[in-house]
Amino acid sequence: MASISGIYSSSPTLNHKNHSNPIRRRTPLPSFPPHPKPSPPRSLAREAPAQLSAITKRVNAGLEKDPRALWLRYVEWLYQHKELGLYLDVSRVGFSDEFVREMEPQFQAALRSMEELEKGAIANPDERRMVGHYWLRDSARAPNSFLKAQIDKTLDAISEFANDVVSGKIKPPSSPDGRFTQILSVGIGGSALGPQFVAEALAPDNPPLKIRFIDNTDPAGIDHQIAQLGPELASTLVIVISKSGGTPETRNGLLEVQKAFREAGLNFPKQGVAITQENSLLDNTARIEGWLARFPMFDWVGGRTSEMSASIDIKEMLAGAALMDEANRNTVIRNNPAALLALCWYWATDGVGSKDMVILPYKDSLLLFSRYLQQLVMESLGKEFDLDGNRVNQGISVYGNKGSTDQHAYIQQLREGVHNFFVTFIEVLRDRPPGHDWELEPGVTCGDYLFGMLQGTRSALYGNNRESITVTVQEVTPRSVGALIALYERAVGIYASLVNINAYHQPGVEAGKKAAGEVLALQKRVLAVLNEASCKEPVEPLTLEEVADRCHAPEDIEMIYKIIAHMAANDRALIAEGNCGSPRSIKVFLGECNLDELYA
Ligand SMILES: O=P(O)(O)OC[C@H]1O[C@H](O)[C@H](O)[C@@H](O)[C@@H]1O
Repeated sequence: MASISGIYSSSPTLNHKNHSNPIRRRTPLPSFPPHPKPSPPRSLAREAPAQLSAITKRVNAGLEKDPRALWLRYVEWLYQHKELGLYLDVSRVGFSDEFVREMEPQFQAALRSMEELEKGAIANPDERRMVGHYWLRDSARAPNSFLKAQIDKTLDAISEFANDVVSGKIKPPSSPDGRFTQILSVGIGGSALGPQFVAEALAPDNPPLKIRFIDNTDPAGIDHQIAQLGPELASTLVIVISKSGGTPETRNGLLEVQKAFREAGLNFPKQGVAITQENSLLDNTARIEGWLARFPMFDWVGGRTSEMSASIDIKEMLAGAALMDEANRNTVIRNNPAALLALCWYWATDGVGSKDMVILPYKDSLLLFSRYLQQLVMESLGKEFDLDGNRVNQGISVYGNKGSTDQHAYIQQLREGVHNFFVTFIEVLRDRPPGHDWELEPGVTCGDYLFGMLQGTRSALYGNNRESITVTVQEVTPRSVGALIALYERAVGIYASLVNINAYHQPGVEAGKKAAGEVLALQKRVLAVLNEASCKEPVEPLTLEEVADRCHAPEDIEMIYKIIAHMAANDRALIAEGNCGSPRSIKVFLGECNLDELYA
């Protein structure tokens, strides 16, 4: 108890005793933030004098620390969406009215580009693609009737399929009780994070089908998921999700699952569902093999904004997202929650990502929201070049788990340590379903503690000049989760326009994928060289230098060493003599010679 009351009283900003005359104390404000900001980068100074002056003024701006003035600021800026029961509080972010005025033209331009995007403009110029995730929740906004029909048809088909699976109309072929009991979702990135977040947030305590995920190419992780299913593999619906239909991690997951089906004597196609673009590799495989169902993903929906393409209770989520989208079309910044968020991000990070975004949901079921936002924000905003080709190295880092758990982990640093972040609290007003609450001490419930922790942390951080935003929802429901996703999707879009980058492609991810492909190609060459030497009489063990020379890749010797060490650790018919800690001592050959391959 002592520590709880400590938190309540730790905020100088809310403790009237600290201020002799709170109402009149309007000017002698400590500057907020207290340290001078680093100068904006040169390109910004050169290209946007208005922004520069806003940032300079911001350095000198003080935020009201007087509790009454703070309350007025809270009331003045509080955004409420009545129908969604959603609130956005930006009062603990220190932007000045002048900053908002100076940003106004940029915001109007950003809102106009969002309008164009919704009308079907090529908003992803590098990939020459439209960006249509907003149409998924309001198909009437799709730019033509063909796209509208595609969206409506898919939504109906998914709903019907989900109902038939849950009701038992669609059955697994060899399950004893005749119903699907588990879902195994195979996918990565945007094809995993959204479903994971939504499942964690919305699944009831005893769902008709339990869901588990394979979202990596880690064989031990895949084995673990399959082992946990045990005999229930026979009643598992396997949903393979990949927009491109060619992502190697997802393909590997599928191949591993298919192997497990074969070993259990089960017929995979009767339990397999593919969610992918029409005519992708995955789609074609599913069609040829006659999988149970196939649902389309659309070219104009990016992976990280595809959460609304397939999900249980999708209609309510879509309704929440559609309401939020509507609010986000408002051209008055303070009445547009996504614009308000983007404004806070711009202010807090100087429009150059100088601070990290810490997401703290005070609700266990929202644990994965920060992980979901990590992809949405960092993959969208983390760009080397702006739309005019200038090198800008943009982005905002995102991390966070959940409150109050994080109170016992890293909040110490947030309050007192390096000041390189701003916080977003996600508050859920309803603690428990009605009728289940009880007071664990007089007048106080378990949920009151959680509430106290959130408010206390917000005040304690603010008391030390750490800015925060608070998003409040009444309950975690499909509707509010849909609204939260839509709020952040749009804020990312607006922010991207403000800083003039393409939020809808991910060229940086491709570099790593290409490099991974090159490593695997090199491994094949290494194996061919070793096979040739191992087919000699007597067998010719090779040093790493010799392997590298014969692969015509002397510059890749370090990678060859790593490939050999990895294969040796995994009992791969490869014999390495010497000590892995002294790479020069290693001599390597294969335990068996493959003549077919040698003469292929
Ligand atoms: O859905 P897929 O095509 O399999 O893509 C899965 C993921 O692949 C890449 O890593 C992209 O950067 C992500 O944006 C995408 O979500």
